[in-house]
Order: sequence, then C-alpha cells, then structure tokens
Amino acid sequence: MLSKVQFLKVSATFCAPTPPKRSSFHQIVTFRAKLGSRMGSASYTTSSKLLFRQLFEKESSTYTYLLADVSHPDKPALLLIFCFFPGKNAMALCKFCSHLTGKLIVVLRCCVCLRILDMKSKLVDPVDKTVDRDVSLVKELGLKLIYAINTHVHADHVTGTGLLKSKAPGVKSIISKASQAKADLFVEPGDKICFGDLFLEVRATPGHTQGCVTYVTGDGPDQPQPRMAFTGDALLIRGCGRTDFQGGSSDQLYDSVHSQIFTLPEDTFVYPAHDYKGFSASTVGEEMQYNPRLTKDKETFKNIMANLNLSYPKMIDRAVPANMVCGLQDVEAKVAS
Ligand SMILES: N[C@@H](CCC(=O)N[C@@H](CSS)C(=O)NCC(=O)O)C(=O)O
Repeated sequence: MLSKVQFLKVSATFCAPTPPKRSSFHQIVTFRAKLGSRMGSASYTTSSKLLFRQLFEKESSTYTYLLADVSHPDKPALLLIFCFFPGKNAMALCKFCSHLTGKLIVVLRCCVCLRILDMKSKLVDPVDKTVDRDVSLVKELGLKLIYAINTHVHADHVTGTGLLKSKAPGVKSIISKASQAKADLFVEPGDKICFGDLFLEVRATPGHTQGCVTYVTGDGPDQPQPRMAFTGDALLIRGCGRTDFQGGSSDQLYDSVHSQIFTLPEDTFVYPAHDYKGFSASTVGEEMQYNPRLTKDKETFKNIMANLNLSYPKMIDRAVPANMVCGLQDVEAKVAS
C-alpha cells in the first residue's frame, strides 16, 4: 500500500514542450452536475482548457475517455482506452494492462481504460472495435492524439491501443510498469502524464490486477476542478473490480481504494472503465457513502468478494495475451499479410 508521501513523489514526467498559446484555440468546455452536498455542491465548471468525452462500447460495457488541452495550439489529446474487439484475429495483449484489445483509436483501457485528449490529446482505455470511431472523433475535433493510456491489462476485451497506433502514427502507448505488459512508455506511482498545460497523476490501485493504476487530473489552479479520477476496474460505480484472477487480491483492493481514491476530495468525479448498471459517473463522496462493497469493513468486503460467483469473462483466454502486448500482435499480423 502506498503512503501519501510516496504518492507525492514525482518520479517521472512525460511532458512535451509547450508552444506559445493562441487564443483562437481557446474553447470553453463546461459540464454541470446537480449533486448533493457530500457529492459536491451545485454545479461545476472544469478547466476552460479541457475537452472531455466519455465513449461507450456496449458489448463489453466499457468506457473510453478522451481528454485534450484545447487551449494549446496543437490540441494534444489522450485516450484512456477500454477497447473491445470481438474478432478472433483482431485480439492482442496490451502491454499496459492484461485486457484484450480490439480495433480503434488510441484509448486506454484498464478495466479502466481512459482516453485523454490534449489539443494535445490522450485516450484512456481504448477498445479495439471502437478505434475507427475514436480516430474519427479525434480528427473531427481537430485534436492531436499523443497518448493511448491503459489502466491495466483487461481480461474481458482486447485493447484498441495497437490498432490505434497503426491508424494514428506517433501515438505512444502507456501502461503501468507493474502490469509487466508491453508499451511505449511505463508509468509508476507519482508520475505525471502531461498533455498541453494539463496533466494526469498516476496512483497505484492494485487488487483487481497487480498492475492496476488510477489516473487523476492534476491538483492546481490551472487544472480541471473538481478533479477527475479514472479508476479503471479498481472502483466501479456502486461496485468494484473482481479479484479472482490476474493476481487479484480483495485485501489489496480494499487498501488501494481507501488509501488512493477515498483520500481525494469528495467532489472528485469518478469515471470507471466499466458500468453494468446504467451509470456514467459518480464522485468520491458518493462512493464513500453508497458503495455497497467498499463502505463495509475489510473483512466483510473480503467475504463479499469471495462470494460474487461471477462467471469468467468470455474473452479472457484471448484478451489477456493480446492485451499484454497492447494489441500489437494483431497489428503486426495485418501488416505482414
Ligand atoms: N460478463 C463479462 C465480464 C464481467 C466481469 O467480470 N467484469 C469484471 C471487469 S472486466 S475483467 C469485473 O470486475 N466485474 C465486477 C462485477 O462486480 O461485476 C464478460 O463475459 O466479458
């Protein structure tokens, strides 16, 4: 379990030089949420720099997130990918996480795959089959996709990271070093992933898998407020990731969520990699009050997790190997054919 002191250490920063700003690129993106006092007060405005999109893949109930700094001349973007690709020839392992990846744009998937765009943009958890959709969106919005970020190696779908890299040259894939998967860049707790003037912090949240991380928007006057946590499969809305394979540990997951997510400001938005109940977002305060698993004491939580009786993900035997190499096996096969 990481201490707060360890989290504050910034061991690496992936930042591109920031060119002079041009006001013509300035776009205001706001979203409002009517929430109770514990979840945060009345309405919210994120940083005027941030462009944010939540994308959904219904077969695997997976979200991908696109974040971009639209105040930056290049509009750098990130994709947090949670991609899914059902075709048997389209799967590959994601270096970052163990999930299977499909076609797509750059999206991060970690049982929480997130896409973040920064007019330099980033994609988090991209799903294989949604790559074309994601790439088109990035083009339509005039963004420059720079990173495809995964929260972990997914077991239920193939990440779209590999395919995304083939369709968006120059995009770098990112996953945690602890995942032991392949990728262009590896992150550790305390690292920062920059896109334009915005950045994500890396927090280690193992338990669903050993390499799971949560990406949190930066803390500071120029960063989006409230903060946003892309929790992958560690924390789902009114639930959490299972802990019965891929090195999972309910004991560890409990500590991860309580020490790394529930210590964030209560108005921090929670954006997971999956949702099976019709939710799209929550807040830290809301989950601290209403999460039916993580509000319990640790022993009760461990008992709940040991008795979920979930069937194995249908794609696990293909997804995990494919995602360990971020879908690159499939891309290589296509290039060779
Ligand atoms: N039925 C799906 C798999 C559903 C599942 O197991 N989801 C995982 C996250 S993807 S590894 C999970 O942790 N679920 C927690 C829960 O409480 O449902 C399929 O066959 O793909």
